Parts: sequence; structure tokens; C-alpha cells
Amino acid sequence: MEKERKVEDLISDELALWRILFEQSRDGLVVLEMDGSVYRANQRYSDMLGYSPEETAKLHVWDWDIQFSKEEILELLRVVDTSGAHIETQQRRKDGKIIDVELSNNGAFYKGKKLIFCIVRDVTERKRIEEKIHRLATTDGLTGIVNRQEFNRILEDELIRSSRYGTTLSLIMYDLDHFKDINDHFGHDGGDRVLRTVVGLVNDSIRSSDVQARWGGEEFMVLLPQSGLAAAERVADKLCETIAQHQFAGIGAVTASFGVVELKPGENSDSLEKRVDDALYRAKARGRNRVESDDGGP
Ligand SMILES: Nc1nc2c(ncn2[C@@H]2O[C@H](COP(=O)(O)OP(=O)(O)OP(=O)(O)O)[C@@H](O)[C@H]2O)c(=O)[nH]1
Repeated sequence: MEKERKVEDLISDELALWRILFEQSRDGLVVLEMDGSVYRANQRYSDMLGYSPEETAKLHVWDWDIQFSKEEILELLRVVDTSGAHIETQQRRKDGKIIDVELSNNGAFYKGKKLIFCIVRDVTERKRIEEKIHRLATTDGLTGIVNRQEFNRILEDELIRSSRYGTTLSLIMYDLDHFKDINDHFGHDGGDRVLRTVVGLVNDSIRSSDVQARWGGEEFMVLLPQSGLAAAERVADKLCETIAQHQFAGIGAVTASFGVVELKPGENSDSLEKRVDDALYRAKARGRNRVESDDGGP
């Protein structure tokens, strides 16, 4: 009798321990049936989804998961085994809000049937911060376009693509004319307004596959994937004209000078950037408000 009592105490202690672990976990814990219904969920999981525990108990995975179809979810449940699976997905809360989650799933046999044990971590806030850091690291704060570092990364990717598929690309570099005078006459804020407006005018004139970047100060690059020199010259001519014809509020007319080059076979980014810079320098030397190109010849 005494021995039986001890065993019962031990079992009830053990149960209490697991209950604490289940209910007080900072992660959502949900146990699923193979048909996608909820076998058990802890309070934290219900809170994450914004349902009451009673409501959560009546849900199926496809009521909250927005990344996978019902068929895909049933297949995922089928293939999860004891070695586990980690996935990132998104879930819809009762109030419609979408949250990012990391899932750690394990299949195990319990009372003669397979159940899926899931640990669910809400990573929405972490993702938001990561995206903000990425945005700050890759874009120019004044104009919102990509910065020099990110542009160089994109250019390297495009050079690889060009050599792999045998396609060409062109580069336009432009620089506002006598920008120092604009700052001197209209203040730094006036200059900043001009920079933002010019970037907007250029963005409105190029394709969504083209990439405009702030190279530094009042210098900008435009990358035109899969475009040859003739097409890039036409774009630069149009941009030159568009800027020159625009009336900048409270400032008047502003012009820019342009350099244009097309990639030579086997050329690297340093050489391409040097050639476009030289072409821009020629446009400045030959009177500004004009386009000069380098056809890649000797
Ligand atoms: N408002 C503003 N001015 C900037 C910014 N970055 C650089 N500048 C200014 O841009 C001006 C560039 O002057 P310069 O390099 O002499 O060139 P420029 O006056 O445009 O003359 P050219 O290029 O030869 O036509 C400097 O006065 C810089 O202070 C910026 O973010 N905002």
C-alpha cells in the first residue's frame, strides 16, 4: 500500500512537471492530429493566435497557416517523422493580423497513433527589425533609392547573369550641373529637395527592372539590364531632357550631365564604372546638360 502510494506520488509529480513545462512555455506548443486538427494546445499558442483555448481546440492547421494549402499541410504532416522538421511560415490570427513564425515539428506515436508535436515561436518583431536594418544598410536616407554599396552588389549579380546567359547591360551615370550654386542660392534644404525631385523624375522614366542608385553627393547611377548602348543612350537623352524641362518649385531650371556605357565582353565592374565616369567627365567638359557615351572601342 505504502509502495503504491509512492508510485502514485511520483507519477503525479512527473505530470505536474510536464504540465508546468507545457503551460508556462514562452513558445506556443500545439499537438496535431494527422487530419490537421488540434489535439492539444497550450495557453501561449491560443494567445499567439488570439483565440480562446476552446476556440483553438476546434481549429485545423489551415485555419491559421497562410503559406501552405490544405493538401500541402496534410502532406507535411504525413512526412514529419521523429527526426523533426524546421520551417518558417506565416499564420493568420483571429483578428486577421499576420504573424511570422518559426516551427519545429516532430512526429511521434502516442496511444497507438501518430501525433505531430509543434513548437511555435513568434518571430514577427525580429523579422521587422531585420528588415529595418536591411533597409537602412541598403538604401539612401535622403532619396530612398539604393545606396552605392547595394548598387555594387546588384551590379555584380547582373554581371554574373550577363556572362552566364550571354546578355548585355548598360550603365548611365549622371551628375547635377553646378549643384554647388543651387545649395549656395537656395540652401541645403533647397538642394535636398532638388535631389529628391530629380530621383523621382528619373524613377518615373525608367523601367521597373532598371536600378537607380545614389552614388554619392549629387551623382547617380542607373543600371539597365539587358539593354545595349543605343537603347541606353535613348534613355539618357530622355532623362537629360526631362530634368532640363522640369520647373523645380521655388528654384527654376536645373540640368544634369550624363555618361553612358555598354558592358564589354568579360569586363569587370571597376572597368565599367571607370568608363562611365570618364564619359560623364567628358559631358561636363563639353558644356554640361548633355549625354556622352563610350562605345567600348579602343
Ligand atoms: N543639398 C545637398 N547638397 C549636397 C549633398 N551631397 C553633396 N552636396 C553638394 O553638392 C555640391 C557638389 O559640388 P561640385 O562637386 O563642385 O559640383 P557642381 O557644383 O555640381 O559642379 P559640376 O558637377 O562641375 O557641374 C557640393 O556643394 C556638395 O556640398 C546632399 O546630400 N544635399
